[in-house]
Amino acid sequence: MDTIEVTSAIPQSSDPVVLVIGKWDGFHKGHQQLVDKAKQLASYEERVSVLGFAGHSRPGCALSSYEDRIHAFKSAGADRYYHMNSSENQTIEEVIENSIRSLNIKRMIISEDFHWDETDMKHSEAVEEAGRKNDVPVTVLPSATIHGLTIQSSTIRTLISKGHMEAAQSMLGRPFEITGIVEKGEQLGRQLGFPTLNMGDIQDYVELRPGVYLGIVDLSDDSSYYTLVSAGYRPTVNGDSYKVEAYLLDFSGDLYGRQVTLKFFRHLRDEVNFEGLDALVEQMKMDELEARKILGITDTLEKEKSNMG
Ligand SMILES: Cc1cc2nc3c(=O)[nH]c(=O)nc-3n(C[C@H](O)[C@H](O)[C@H](O)COP(=O)(O)O)c2cc1C
Ligand SMILES: Nc1ncnc2c1ncn2[C@@H]1O[C@H](COP(=O)(O)OP(=O)(O)O)[C@@H](O)[C@H]1O
Repeated sequence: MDTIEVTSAIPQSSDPVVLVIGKWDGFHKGHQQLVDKAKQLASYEERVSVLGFAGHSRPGCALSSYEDRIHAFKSAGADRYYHMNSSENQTIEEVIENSIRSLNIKRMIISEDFHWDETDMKHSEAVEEAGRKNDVPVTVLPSATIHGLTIQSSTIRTLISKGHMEAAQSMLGRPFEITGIVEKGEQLGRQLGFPTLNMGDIQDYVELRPGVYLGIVDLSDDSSYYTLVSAGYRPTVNGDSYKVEAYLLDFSGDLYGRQVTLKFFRHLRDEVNFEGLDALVEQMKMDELEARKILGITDTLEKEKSNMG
């Protein structure tokens, strides 16, 4: 898949394309349906191109990074991604007119609940109108729903900020995940018997409800480990900022500087301000027991050891 960074005008291209338009934060099930529809409607010679925009979600509130998006489009089978870097001061009408001038668009696809800005306007109608004026057919897909609820990035952000990870997962079609680089912390974790990798470079992602989560960590060498995650402010150790840390079960090794992806399955409990480190450690041990019970790995290691012996 090609990625084209658009700083001013979209570069001219005569390739026939089906253009899918969206904001794409999180690439949830509704987004997947849009790209699937484009693939279904594109004829053999037409390419599926995705148009997306930077700067439309508030910093620190995103479900996905730029790299996550590219990865999602690639997996979904898109041929090209146009990433518009400076569209904030344009109207959706201008964006569409410019795209039609630069590209050989055979069809446009958009969700009925596409919102260009914070207003309640149905901007899919503006895209339909631009299509009519320029003889480009427009397919407007009804919003995807679950349990009667519209699947929207803003709803998923709210679910995550309240710790409803299973509901978020049902809308995303996969667990919520963040990718970052392991950075150094105060190195207290190992003294407590619970080393925790600290996720760096995650400032763009939405903050989770402060608490302890069950998840999985994918390491950059393709191995994965179940993990307990602490996301929050660590009041017990007078933490001063939001941090995401992961204690990998049954793992030892040096992960500093490595890129890792953390997938969140379930919120286990809220963050507590313990009176001291002993109480924190006691609770961490209980968290680990609970995690092992949920995962069914209470005695896996013991069994493996006895098999080897
Ligand atoms: C399973 C688990 C549960 C945790 N629960 C809490 C908590 O309830 N309250 C809190 O202040 N910190 C909690 N933490 C964060 C610890 O305070 C933090 O991991 C510890 O200070 C070590 O930090 P370091 O990795 O920077 O050395 C938890 C961490 C883990 C791994
Ligand atoms: N089971 C494990 N889970 C997480 N990190 C581990 C584990 N075993 C070893 N480590 C290593 O230890 C580091 C975390 O130890 P910790 O004492 O909490 O230091 P820091 O405060 O710098 O994160 C991780 O970054 C990783 O390199």
